[in-house]
Amino acid sequence: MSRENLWRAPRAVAPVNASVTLPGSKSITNRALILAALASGPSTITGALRSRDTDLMIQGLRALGISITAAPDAATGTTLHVVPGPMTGGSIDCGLAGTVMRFLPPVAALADGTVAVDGDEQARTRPLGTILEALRGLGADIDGDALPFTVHGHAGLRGGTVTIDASGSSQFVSGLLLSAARFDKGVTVHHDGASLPSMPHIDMTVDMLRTAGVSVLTPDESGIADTWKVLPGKVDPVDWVVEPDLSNATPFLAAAAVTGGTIQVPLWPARTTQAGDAIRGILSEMGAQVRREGDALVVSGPAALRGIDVDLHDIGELTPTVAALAALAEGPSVLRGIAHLRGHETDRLAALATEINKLGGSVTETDDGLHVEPRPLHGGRWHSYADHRMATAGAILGLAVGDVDVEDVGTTAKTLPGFEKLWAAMLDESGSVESASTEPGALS
Ligand SMILES: O=C(O)C1=C[C@@H](OP(=O)(O)O)[C@@H](O)[C@H](O)C1
Ligand SMILES: C=C(OP(=O)(O)O)C(=O)O
Repeated sequence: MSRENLWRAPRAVAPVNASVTLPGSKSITNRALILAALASGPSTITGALRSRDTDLMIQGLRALGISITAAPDAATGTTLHVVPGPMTGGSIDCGLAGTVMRFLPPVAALADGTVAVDGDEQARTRPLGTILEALRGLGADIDGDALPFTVHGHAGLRGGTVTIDASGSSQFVSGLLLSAARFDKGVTVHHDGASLPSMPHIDMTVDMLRTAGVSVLTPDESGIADTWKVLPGKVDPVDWVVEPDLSNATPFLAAAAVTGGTIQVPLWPARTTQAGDAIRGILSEMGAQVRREGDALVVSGPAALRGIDVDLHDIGELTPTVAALAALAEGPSVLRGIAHLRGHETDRLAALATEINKLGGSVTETDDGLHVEPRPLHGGRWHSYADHRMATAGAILGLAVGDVDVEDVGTTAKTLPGFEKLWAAMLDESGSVESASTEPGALS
């Protein structure tokens, strides 16, 4: 790894106090794009996230013939205008985006033509066969079980009932539900397997489908466990307004937690299905003060963080932030319920254990999580494994430890382009950065 690709994570020499405004949610933006593409008329998406994952979704839908134009919006960043139309064949690049590789194949099955789908080399090992097999069971014509694969779209799909094991990713369920109103028979998806992760993300799918006028029955409503039903029908056009990305807010809130400072995140929604909202409870349990002031969430860090025993099954994408916090806590932590993280951008359990231990930590992988013992940490090189949340976890550790060189910090562009600038702006506003710590590579 060249010296140029290392980013010296700034060390905080004083508590970090700042207000940080986050761009839009990846999960909401990519769901809104799918629903807008399948709608019966034009939609807008205000406050849309522009990042690698959302741009790949935009390009993928454009390749199928959907018109998507972006207009800068002074208040919210970007407004997307989506005009649906007849869909044809094309080529789709999923990059490393779970939402693209699991949400687009059902849309491709509705196109009239051949759709070739590929992604990053590293994406080829992410779980995918489950949704392709499910689509075949619903009438789709698909060659392949992993990236790259080909969908032979026939301008429609029968739909019906399908049983899948979605314990590897909630996105298998979300992907089927998002397109299902456009299947002839809609869909009934039954999950049969070990427990289903990331339930708030499925709730987000259901919520957004309902906003678009789609009829959905959840397990609670139908009385059938682990079963979701979408009725066939129209998808209404919607003027979507995207919430800030609360999972991307977590490293910034962690900056307050690990330095005894105060971070404020404006426009924190009062009600949300975003998994990132759960950071409030986690930070409180670790000893931080968490409160609302107007529309903002405000977190003030304690003198010392407590360890935590937490089941992250529903909120797995917060694990890298929570592991970094745990490594800096004064007591041991147990993070559980997250075996499925081995199929995320990288094997996050292995990556976190390896990288924290390289800095002097004591992290042990378990079958379904991590045990973290407190240890004094030192600087060193932090590998990102092309995982945006590994890079931001390195930034959190670097704040408290110093001399942490994050390799490929640009990988944060997956969901938060310009992360380093936002991080630096937070520290500039606070005046708590150590200027001598900005040159990378001293320990490399
Ligand atoms: O549907 C979504 O937007 C997501 C669902 C979750 O995936 P898994 O269920 O695969 O963990 C989450 O981790 C991912 O970041 C986004
Ligand atoms: C797991 C994640 O992403 P993806 O949507 O690629 O699954 C994540 O962002 O933490």
